[in-house]
Amino acid sequence: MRYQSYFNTALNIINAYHGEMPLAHFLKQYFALHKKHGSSDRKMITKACYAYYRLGKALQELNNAMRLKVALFLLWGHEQEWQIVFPENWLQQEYDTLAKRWKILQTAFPNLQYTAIFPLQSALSENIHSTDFSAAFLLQPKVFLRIRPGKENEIIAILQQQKVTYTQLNKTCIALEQGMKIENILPLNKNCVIQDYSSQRVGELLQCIPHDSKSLAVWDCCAASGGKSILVKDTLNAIQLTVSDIRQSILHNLQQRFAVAGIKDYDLFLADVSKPLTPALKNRYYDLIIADVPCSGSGTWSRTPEQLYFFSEQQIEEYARLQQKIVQQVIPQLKPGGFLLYITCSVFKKENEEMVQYILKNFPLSLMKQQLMEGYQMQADTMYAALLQRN
Ligand SMILES: C[S@@+](CC[C@H](N)C(=O)[O-])C[C@H]1O[C@@H](n2cnc3c(N)ncnc32)[C@H](O)[C@@H]1O
Repeated sequence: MRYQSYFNTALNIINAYHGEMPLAHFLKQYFALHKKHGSSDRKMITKACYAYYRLGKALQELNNAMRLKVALFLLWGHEQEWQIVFPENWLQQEYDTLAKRWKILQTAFPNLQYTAIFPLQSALSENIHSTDFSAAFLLQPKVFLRIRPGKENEIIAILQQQKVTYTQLNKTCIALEQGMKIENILPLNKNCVIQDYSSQRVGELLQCIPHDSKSLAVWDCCAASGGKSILVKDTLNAIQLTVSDIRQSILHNLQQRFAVAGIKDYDLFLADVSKPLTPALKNRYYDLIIADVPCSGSGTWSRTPEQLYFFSEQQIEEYARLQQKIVQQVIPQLKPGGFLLYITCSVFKKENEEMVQYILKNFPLSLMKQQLMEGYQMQADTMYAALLQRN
């Protein structure tokens, strides 16, 4: 009966949640108010809620209770304990794999199609395989580590010593299972950083920038807590780094992270770069500007599937307008021959290829390389990056 009770609680939460804040915050508030749930209860209820949103926009014609059963059967039907909540007829054939459970449900609900999970197919960037991309929402993404230069042997030795289950994707990228507390095993930021596989692959575009002995002036204009800044430091090494963001709190996190990462000499300022820069900032010119712009985040929605469920198409346009404003302000700060690295974690062409077209049409820049990082193929985020050079 415990699992029936988890089901009922998850259903109450889903009925009360309307996407007003991240699901993780909503659950935290709920559990703070309902202290009777112990840690394993919280884990199971959370798992059920996330399963519901992983279905995205599929089967919205069902009531929430039936939709939650469908989601739980698909994602966790192989776990004996949940069987109490499923209709008998779903359990009459073999259902040990996701593919078998999908087939059983398709017989019951012919509208269940992978592309119904993510219906904005025509808005997707080129080369995204729509079925694979939609199907990936049913899998929990992995956590990825990037090993910092020269620390490879040390990190691998710790992982082996501590008997951590991991997959090594390349010399510096490690995939871990979701939910493991890696910060208890490895000192993060010093010798390795948590960074999604696709985000790490942005380094491939940085490699295209000629960097001999000359130190490059780099501005990470939407730096957040500095993930790309640490990557650029580790990739190009000799740089004079400037970081900025619109949020003070995130710059505070960046300062703490940089201190651990051993990054000392850098400039930092708070700025809304969608608005005209101050005269002092207008006097600064850079060899490389990293614009990891605010975006729909649609490439990361398998980590936050509630966003997939609540997102409306008109928001894409709003993000694209903000992105245009940001590039308008920062591009004039490029030195002649300088590079703009434009990055999103979006899967929408309006935020990706069409933004690059906008830049090429309106500014004296040439496209060096653009790349879609198809993280959905490997339980990672999907990202887009384009490297442009000022003529
Ligand atoms: C995608 S995140 C950057 C992630 C970061 N580069 C990293 O690798 O961890 C986008 C950042 O842009 C910031 N931002 C949003 N609007 C902005 C604006 N108008 N001016 C400057 N920063 C902005 C957000 O606060 C957020 O931290």
